[in-house]
Amino acid sequence: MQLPTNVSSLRGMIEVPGDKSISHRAVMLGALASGRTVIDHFLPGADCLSTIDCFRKLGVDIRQDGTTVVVEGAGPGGLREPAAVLDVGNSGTTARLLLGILAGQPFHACLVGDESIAKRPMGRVTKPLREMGARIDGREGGNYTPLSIRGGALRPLCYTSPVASAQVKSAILLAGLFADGVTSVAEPHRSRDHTERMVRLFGGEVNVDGLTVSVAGPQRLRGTHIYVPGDISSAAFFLVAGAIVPNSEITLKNVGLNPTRTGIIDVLTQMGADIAIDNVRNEETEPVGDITVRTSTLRAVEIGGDLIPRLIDEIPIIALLATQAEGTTVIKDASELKVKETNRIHTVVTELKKLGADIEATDDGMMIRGKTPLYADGIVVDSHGDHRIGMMLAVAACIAKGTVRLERSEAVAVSYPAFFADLRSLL
Ligand SMILES: O=C(O)C1=C[C@@H](OP(=O)(O)O)[C@@H](O)[C@H](O)C1
Ligand SMILES: C=C(OP(=O)(O)O)C(=O)O
Repeated sequence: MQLPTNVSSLRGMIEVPGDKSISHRAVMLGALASGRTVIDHFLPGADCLSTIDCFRKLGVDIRQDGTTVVVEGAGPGGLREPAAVLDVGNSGTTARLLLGILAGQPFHACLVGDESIAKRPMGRVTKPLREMGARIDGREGGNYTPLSIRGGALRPLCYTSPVASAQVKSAILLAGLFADGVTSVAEPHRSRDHTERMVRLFGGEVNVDGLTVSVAGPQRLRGTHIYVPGDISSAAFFLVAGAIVPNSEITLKNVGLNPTRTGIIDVLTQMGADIAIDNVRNEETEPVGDITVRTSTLRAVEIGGDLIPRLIDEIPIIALLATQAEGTTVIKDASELKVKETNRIHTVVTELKKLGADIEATDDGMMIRGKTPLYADGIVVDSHGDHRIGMMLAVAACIAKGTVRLERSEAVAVSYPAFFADLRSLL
């Protein structure tokens, strides 16, 4: 796809699609609950559609019409042994959270995904789920897909996770809903807490004590109504576009502002960006607001420590932002980037270098020197099949002179099917 380049301004308003993490969880908890769950502003991206497909194969009646989803909850003991393989597509969240739920079911299931999923470590969830009593086999001792699992009769577990990962935490807590007794997960830094908030919304109980989260099982959940806030990880591409494209002003409506996700706003603020948040309110259990960003003069920052889990998926677009900030931006403590849809340290550095960025990979992150003009004379960039790399490159092209083509642009449909249409609406 030919990308817009040398853009003179981006102006207008966008309502970004529903949050991917929350959309997955709404379907999953809705499937486990007793009674009907209605989900509004659901993200109909490929990853969340994979979650719906897996739960339909587990016997759950789910109707999806655009951004509205109605789940007829299966209730306790209501999921059925699937006759077909469960295909999680490109979605790590589906794979890991689903394994947690399957660990609590007294039947057999097989789980596969695409080429990218086959490279992503599953041992981080299969190991603790085995400790709880699930029988799991798979490639390389159960560290990679394809996996097969037979669950049921779980023991509770007190688990200390070596990584700050909401997928690990959620998989264990979801399994804990089926175990007899208290299951807890401690993590080195706080990861996104959508599972905790949503279990409560479904009438369950979750305790949070510092960095330890626990659930007492077994628990019964009741179907509910959920409005999914706009995804701050999708908004991030336009927050950065608004800050780095000349003469720009972009307003993003109804964006989720859960503090475990707002690291991108902290970074933009520290860099000196012209950004304002209005109309903050609570939608059920998640805070939501409108964000306006204008073209800004930016300075470099250091990003690491407990900020990393709060912006982990935004690091590709933050790397682009840093190319337009005065000074050297250092991103550290971010080794987790190596096990995402692609090795995002490698793909970000390779692709931004093609456009003239002064960027280098480090062991656990990257270093970016700015401010550097980007050029794109007939250059071909590649998403590598990674949605966030594709969207970052489309924003990079906006400030590049020349022409640039994006290979594998269709990857954006994983989290933001209307991304290119929304970008063009601001031109
Ligand atoms: O729980 C979730 O919904 C997610 C958690 C994060 O992954 P990790 O748990 O692997 O950090 C994030 O990168 C992913 O996009 C979604
Ligand atoms: C890492 C991501 O998702 P997942 O782990 O669900 O594939 C992402 O959306 O950037």
